[in-house]
Amino acid sequence: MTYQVAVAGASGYAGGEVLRILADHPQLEVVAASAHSQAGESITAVHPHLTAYGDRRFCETTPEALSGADLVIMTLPHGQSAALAAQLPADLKVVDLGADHRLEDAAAWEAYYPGPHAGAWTYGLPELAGQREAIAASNRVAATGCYAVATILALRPLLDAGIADPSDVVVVAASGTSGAGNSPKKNLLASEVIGSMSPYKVGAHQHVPEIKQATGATSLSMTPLLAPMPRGIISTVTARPAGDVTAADVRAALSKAYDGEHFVHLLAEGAWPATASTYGTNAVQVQGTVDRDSGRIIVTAAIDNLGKGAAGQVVQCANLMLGLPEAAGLTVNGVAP
Ligand SMILES: NC(=O)C1=CN([C@@H]2O[C@H](COP(=O)(O)OP(=O)(O)OC[C@H]3O[C@@H](n4cnc5c(N)ncnc54)[C@H](OP(=O)(O)O)[C@@H]3O)[C@@H](O)[C@H]2O)C=CC1
Ligand SMILES: CC(=O)N[C@@H](CCC(=O)OP(=O)(O)O)C(=O)O
Repeated sequence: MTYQVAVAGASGYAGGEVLRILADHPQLEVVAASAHSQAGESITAVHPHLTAYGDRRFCETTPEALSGADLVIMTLPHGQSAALAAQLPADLKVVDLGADHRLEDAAAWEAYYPGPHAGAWTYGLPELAGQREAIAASNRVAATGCYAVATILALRPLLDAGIADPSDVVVVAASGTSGAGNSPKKNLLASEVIGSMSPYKVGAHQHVPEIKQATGATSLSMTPLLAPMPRGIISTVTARPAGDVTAADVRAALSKAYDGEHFVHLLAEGAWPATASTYGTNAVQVQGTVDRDSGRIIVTAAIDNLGKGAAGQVVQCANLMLGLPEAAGLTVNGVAP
């Protein structure tokens, strides 16, 4: 059985990666790929690596263009998906990669995003307890923020196991530049990014409430860094231990959470995650230990921000919503070097 998918915002980085994954998906077919300023443009002119799309062109992002599909994937700027989704038939399945429907708490939304709170949909992270089933039963799923995926998957097992203090969590995470989208931005000029790393949105990143919501952390400091690479996120979480906690306890918590998970891999002892190993995949690498000096728990997770951080997780959710094998069309094997 083949299902038809419409991709809204397909001229962007995340939408382009959705098109790439769907071009080789065994049971999903792209029936509409929409754009905004680039509507009418040929897909391969915008995404020259997507030769499978031949002479197809982007359509306008309208409810009419999307409604004929079995499922709509939205990769639109924050604030654009809620109004569009509200104009789609209620029984049409939608996965939204934007932030519009991730947060349950209106006050948290208003603290970090412009515009009114649109209300929460089912949170699209299948590896969280109970979420796989909830996603499969939902018509509307809010996919996860890119830093949030890596950070939640690193932190949640520690809090579930009761070995970390939820009121003392520190996150330092670096992202490749594609995390900022493909429209020109002053601080993303190659001459300013190449050969340099710097923090941004210091003390005020919009993924903090999302991470707290999904993990139960009560206080969390996060410092994002812009890394001079096109793709990849590496998030290092440290937390005050709740009692005596050993490195073996940390690895046991991660192992309990992820043994049997297809996309999340606890690395062998002593091996640490690398963004390069996740390039082009839906894989997550995790590792943990205890800091020799401070005793704090340390867990690092690496993903491809356009893979498990964006398009990969969206296709994973779409597979679940349509009753397909969860990993259909997705890979855990990257490219190297
Ligand atoms: N990049 C990433 O790693 C991740 C991104 N996300 C989220 O996914 C969404 C897309 O991100 P990304 O692909 O990076 O962004 P891009 O800027 O690369 O792409 C944005 C897309 O939205 C379209 N668009 C722009 N303005 C409007 C508008 N007013 N109405 C309708 N469509 C519009 C653009 O069309 P056109 O080009 O034709 O103008 C383009 O297709 C964002 O919400 C982002 O936060 C989430 C996780 C990770
Ligand atoms: C490098 C860079 O700028 N990254 C973006 C990633 C945001 C993202 O894509 O996720 P959301 O959909 O939750 O906004 C940022 O830090 O805001």
